[in-house]
Amino acid sequence: MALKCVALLGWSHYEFPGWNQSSNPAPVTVRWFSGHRSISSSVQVGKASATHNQGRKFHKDLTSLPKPLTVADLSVTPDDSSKVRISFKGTLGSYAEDAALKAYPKCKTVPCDEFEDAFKAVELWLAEKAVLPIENSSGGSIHRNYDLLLRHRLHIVGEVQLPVNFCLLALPGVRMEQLKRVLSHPQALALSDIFLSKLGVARENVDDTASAAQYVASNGLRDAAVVASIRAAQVYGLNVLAEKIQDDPDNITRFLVFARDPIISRTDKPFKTSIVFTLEEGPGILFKALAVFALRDINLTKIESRPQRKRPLRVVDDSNTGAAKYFDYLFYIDFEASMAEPRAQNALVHLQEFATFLRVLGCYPMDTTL
Ligand SMILES: O=C(O)C(=O)C[C@]1(C(=O)O)C=C[C@@H](O)C=C1
Repeated sequence: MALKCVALLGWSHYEFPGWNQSSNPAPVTVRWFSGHRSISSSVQVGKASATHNQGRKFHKDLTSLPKPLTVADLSVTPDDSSKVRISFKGTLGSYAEDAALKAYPKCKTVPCDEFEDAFKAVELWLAEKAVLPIENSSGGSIHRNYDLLLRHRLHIVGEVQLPVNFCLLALPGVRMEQLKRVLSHPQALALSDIFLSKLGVARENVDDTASAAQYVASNGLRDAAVVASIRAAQVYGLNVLAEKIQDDPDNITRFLVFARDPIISRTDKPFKTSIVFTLEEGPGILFKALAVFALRDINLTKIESRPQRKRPLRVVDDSNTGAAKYFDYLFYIDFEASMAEPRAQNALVHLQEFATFLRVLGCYPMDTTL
């Protein structure tokens, strides 16, 4: 219970002590930020100082003085994205790297072998953020990343919706009729099924789309093509034989951005919150848990359940029918509200009445661009 409260309190509203003006102001320390230097000085604000300054001319243009920091200054803006290192699973030219560049156009990308390594890179301060795919509009959820979310104590600080256009790439001069096989990430091959079936060549799975492009280019394979992005074609010097070969022309992958610290929830733009919880067994318990959002007009955008690995089966004694076995689940929910809003805070306090475990995974701005 104590742990539950701490988790929720961490997301209650933020206040900045000392920012309210009172009628009888006490001396305050003003800290002026000037580049990397900060100048501290104690000044008396109010009537007394005004009298003291009467008839005195200021030598400085007061409008040029630095302004106090506001909440808006404290969140990451595109301007400081050049300093940000972003880890992702894959090779240069993969879609995950495209997602990182969409969120932080000037960032330094850090390729990793596995999803787990991308998380660890942030935990070990080798990167500031990690970008990982969580679901695809045609292929569904990427369950591995739902499971990894809980094993690491990183926070979700953003989402990226990336339109994924698959292309058929081959070495310069290679024609479609010469192809005997096509290499790519299993999801890219599966989502381009109609085109590849017509092509009628063997399919080979590779870790990510860009490493398939690298493999074909570095080995000079003239009987093979890859399914990858236009950027992968540029990086590895391949030709684009066909564009937009995916079955669904509006194929989108949603990526999540993870960081060591949460960001400050705001209400001046659309925010989403992601949570995970477990429930007691009982009739209509999931219905009751979901009702805490419906009652407050909070829209749910995603619900996912995953087996609870440490306790996958629950045995219930029932004198009439003998021992029954139930699966235990973790429920992941994304809802459209910021944790700075009382209705979201109240919904989670209400949810705690049914939940045996509850964690806020992150509260972050919604990606409304495509
Ligand atoms: O292989 C890549 O390029 C990736 O970024 C990985 C990945 C995925 O894991 O689903 C991302 C988007 C595409 O749908 C295909 C593959």
